[in-house]
Amino acid sequence: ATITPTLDQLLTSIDRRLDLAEAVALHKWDHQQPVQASAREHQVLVSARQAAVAHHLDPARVEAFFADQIEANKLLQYHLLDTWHRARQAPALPRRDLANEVRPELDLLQEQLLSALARFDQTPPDNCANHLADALQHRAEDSTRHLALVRASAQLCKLR
Ligand SMILES: C=C(O[C@@H]1C=C(C(=O)O)C=C[C@H]1O)C(=O)O
Repeated sequence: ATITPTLDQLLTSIDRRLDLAEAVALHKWDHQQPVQASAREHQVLVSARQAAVAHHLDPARVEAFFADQIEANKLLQYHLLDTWHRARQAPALPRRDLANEVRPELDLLQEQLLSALARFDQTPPDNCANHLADALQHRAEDSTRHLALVRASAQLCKLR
């Protein structure tokens, strides 16, 4: 399949956001917090919508895109927590505080994601769904990450 640089850059940013799901899940494991944090999700979506205009993007497009990023992130968190419950322990990784470290890092990725989404939307590939499926297969390190990437990119090819 041909390489689509704008799609690849967008998937790199999507991957970076998904990479943070493990630190989030570890914090929630340690502090017995639920995966679902609805107030925070609302903040993420409001912030993304507000930033849409500066990127010449439709706020509804941006909200739908970030809702998919959130769903994919939760999917990974639920999967990790299930794995750790089965093992009766979480991995001995350095812990990062959710509110003070990980969420600010998630917030920083917003700009990168919006820039990449704007570039992608300017020149969407023909046969977008086919290109996307090939790119996802190429990129995913394992079946879990593949599933999360599929969820995160669910509406990418749904261009107006
Ligand atoms: C990442 C988190 O977990 C969930 C996913 C969110 C996200 O992807 O932005 C936001 C809130 C939570 O429902 C979090 O709590 O910060």
